[in-house]
Amino acid sequence: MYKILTLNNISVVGLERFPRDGYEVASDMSAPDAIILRSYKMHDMDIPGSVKAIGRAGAGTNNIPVQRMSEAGVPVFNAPGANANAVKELVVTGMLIAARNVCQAYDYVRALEGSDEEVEKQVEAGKKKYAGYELPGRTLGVIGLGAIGVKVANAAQALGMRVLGYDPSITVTNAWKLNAGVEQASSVDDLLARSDFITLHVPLIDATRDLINAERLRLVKKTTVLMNFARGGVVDEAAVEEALNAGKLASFVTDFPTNRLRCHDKVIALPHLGASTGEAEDNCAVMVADQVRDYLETGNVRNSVNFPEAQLPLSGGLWRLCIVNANVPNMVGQISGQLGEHNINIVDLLNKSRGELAYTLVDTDSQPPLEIIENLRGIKGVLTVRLLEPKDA
Ligand SMILES: NC(=O)c1ccc[n+]([C@@H]2O[C@H](COP(=O)([O-])OP(=O)(O)OC[C@H]3O[C@@H](n4cnc5c(N)ncnc54)[C@H](O)[C@@H]3O)[C@@H](O)[C@H]2O)c1
Ligand SMILES: O=C(O)CC[C@@H](O)C(=O)O
Repeated sequence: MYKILTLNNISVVGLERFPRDGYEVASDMSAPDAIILRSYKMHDMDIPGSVKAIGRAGAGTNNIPVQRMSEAGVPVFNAPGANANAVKELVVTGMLIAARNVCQAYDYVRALEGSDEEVEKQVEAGKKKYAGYELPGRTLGVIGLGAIGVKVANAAQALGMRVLGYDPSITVTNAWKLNAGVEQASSVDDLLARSDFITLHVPLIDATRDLINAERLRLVKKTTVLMNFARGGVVDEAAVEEALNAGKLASFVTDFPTNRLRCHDKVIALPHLGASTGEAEDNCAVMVADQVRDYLETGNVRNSVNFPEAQLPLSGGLWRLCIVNANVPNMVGQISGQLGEHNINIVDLLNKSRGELAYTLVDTDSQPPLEIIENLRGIKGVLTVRLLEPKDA
């Protein structure tokens, strides 16, 4: 029986991927085998040694101590692209409500008083204050052309906008998905200077912290709308406040409200709603549950942010060793040496690496005795060893 601890509300559709006869799923339990979460901040959490995998039902993993998990030999999975459409739709919403002054107009109407006739008069008299502009012909700058950025860029183009993109590490797959008309900006600064709307779709990592800062905000046009649906830390909010107050930036749409800006007249702040659609929540939960289950039951790795992809079909009747080790010479030699010494035949073997970490799957046609497991654990550089029993044994 595997135990899955949930740290946030996870879509039932996803949790149902864990069959009841093999899994216990709860929001409070001891010694879990895996943890599934959304935005719960795990950095200060005492993570039990029993945890073999962590699944983020979403894209960003900055709330998870990924480096610490790598050092402990624990894969962290996420759900790339599973909520991208939801975020795209909210970004388009953000552009439209900013361009048409929807929030200010909404507040105006709700504050009106008097009879219907008086309200109508105030409506017609007041509306000129909220006149906006249309999107075709305007330029959208997209920083980060991953799962979300590509969808946003293509959607904006379909709305008649000119689109600039910047992503020095764009993948070939994402480059293929991008509409032909999307132009490549030569730098962040180039993109900022030419855009009417700027939207950020990068992960929060050291290189992107305060990506939009005072210096960069000096480059933008005073009519520009800045949108942040990535993470709060990607934007220096003090600098944004200064630019808004000085009339150097038209408005700021953010999914990450803070006390500094959430009530500012030129700010539209939403409660981290980007991925909050039933569809996205289901997609993320299903994707990550399947990946965690696959890892627990077969050792295979799909969509991990710290482990290499590793997929070796598991045939019936075989034992499988799943070994997480340092990416250094002679690891496979030492592993197969141990098995050879005990006359255990290797039927199949896969060794993959990513950065400082390597992962080895070894299938055998007889059961490796406990002594081998202990010896493997004793090899310098080996982080974890799991033995999976044959399913039909
Ligand atoms: N508001 C929300 O609810 C919500 C929902 C989903 C994702 N997010 C955030 O959006 C981020 C992006 O999500 P995604 O699914 O598109 O991820 P992704 O991994 O598919 O794409 C991220 C892209 O950013 C690029 N990038 C990294 N550093 C860059 C830099 N310095 N300059 C330009 N590009 C850079 C990468 O090359 C990659 O193509 C997530 O990490 C998460 O923080 C927010
Ligand atoms: O789980 C959520 O609601 C937010 C997820 C989002 O921030 C992500 O990074 O995928």
